[in-house]
Amino acid sequence: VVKMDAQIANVKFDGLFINASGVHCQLNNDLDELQANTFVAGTVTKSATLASRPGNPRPRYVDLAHGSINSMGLPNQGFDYYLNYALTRPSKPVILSVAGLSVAENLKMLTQIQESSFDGLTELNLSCPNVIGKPQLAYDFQATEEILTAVFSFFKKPLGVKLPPYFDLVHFDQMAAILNKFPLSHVNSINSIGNGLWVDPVTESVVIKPKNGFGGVGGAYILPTALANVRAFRMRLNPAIKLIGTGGVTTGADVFAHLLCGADIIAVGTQLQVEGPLVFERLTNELAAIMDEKNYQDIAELRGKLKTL
Ligand SMILES: O=C1NC(=O)NC(C(=O)O)N1
Repeated sequence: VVKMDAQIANVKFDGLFINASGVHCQLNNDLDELQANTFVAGTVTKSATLASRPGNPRPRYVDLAHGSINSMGLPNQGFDYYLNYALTRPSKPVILSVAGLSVAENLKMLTQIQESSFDGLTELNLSCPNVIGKPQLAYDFQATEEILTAVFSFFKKPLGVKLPPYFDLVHFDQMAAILNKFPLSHVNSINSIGNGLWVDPVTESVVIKPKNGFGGVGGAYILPTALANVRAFRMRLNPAIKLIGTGGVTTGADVFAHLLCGADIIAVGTQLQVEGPLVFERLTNELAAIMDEKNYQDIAELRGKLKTL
C-alpha cells in the first residue's frame, strides 16, 4: 500500500484528496458526506460572504465535453453557518474558505475566525471570477499586497490564499515575491480560468445566463494551466508555504502530474461534480497503480520531482 499523506501548518491530512471549494460543500450534509468518505482527507467549505447569498440567476453551471463552465456568483449560507460547521462537526480537517465582497468584509470574517476557537486552516479566496462588477482581486498585485498586509496585522492562525491562474512568467515572479513576504500556510492554485465562453451550435446561444454567458472554466480543459501554476509557484515560493493543487484532475495520472509539479494536497472540483464522491476512490486506486508500477512507496519520493529536458 502506498503512503499518501500531507501536512499544512499544524493540520495533518491522512490522505491526499479534498474537494475544490464550491463543489459538494454548500450545505452541512454535503460536507458530512465528504467527511465520511474513506478516500477524502479533508473538506473545504463553499467560499463564504458575511451574509447568505442566493447567487447568480440560473442556468449558472453547465457540464461540457471536457470540463465545465460556471458563474455561480458565490451562493452560500453565510459565514456563521460555515464557522459553526467547522467548530462543531468535523472528524477530518475543515478548510474555511472566505470570499468577502470587499476588503472590509474579508477583515470582518477573518477577525471573527481569529477570535473564535477554530484551529484549522483558513483560505482567503482572492479569485472568484463571477461576482458581477467585481474583479478577481489577485490580478491586482498592489491590492493583493495591501489586503495581505492588513490581514496579517491581526490574523495569527494558519491562512492560505486561493489564486486565479496566471499566464505570464513575469506575473508568477511578481506574485510569488508578494506572497513570500507573508507567513502563509499555503497557496491553493488554481481557481477556474475566469470568463470563458461556451457556444451551443444547435441553439446558437451561450449556455449560462449570468454575464451573457461568460463564466469560469474547469475540468480537463484547464489541466495544463493548473500544472503550470502549481509548478511555477512551487519553484518560487518559500518551502514553508505548502501547495494545494486544484484544476483539471480527472484521472490518477493527472494526480501524479500535480504531485510531480509540487502539490502537497489535491483538490477535485468538476470531476467531483460530474462523478460524485466515488471519484476519490477511483483516483486513489489509479494513483496507487501508477506508483506500484513505478515502485514508489511514499508520495514524498516523487512530490515536486518533475524533471526537465
Ligand atoms: O471562486 C469561485 N470560482 C468559481 O469558479 N465559481 C465560484 C462562484 O461563482 O461562486 N467562485
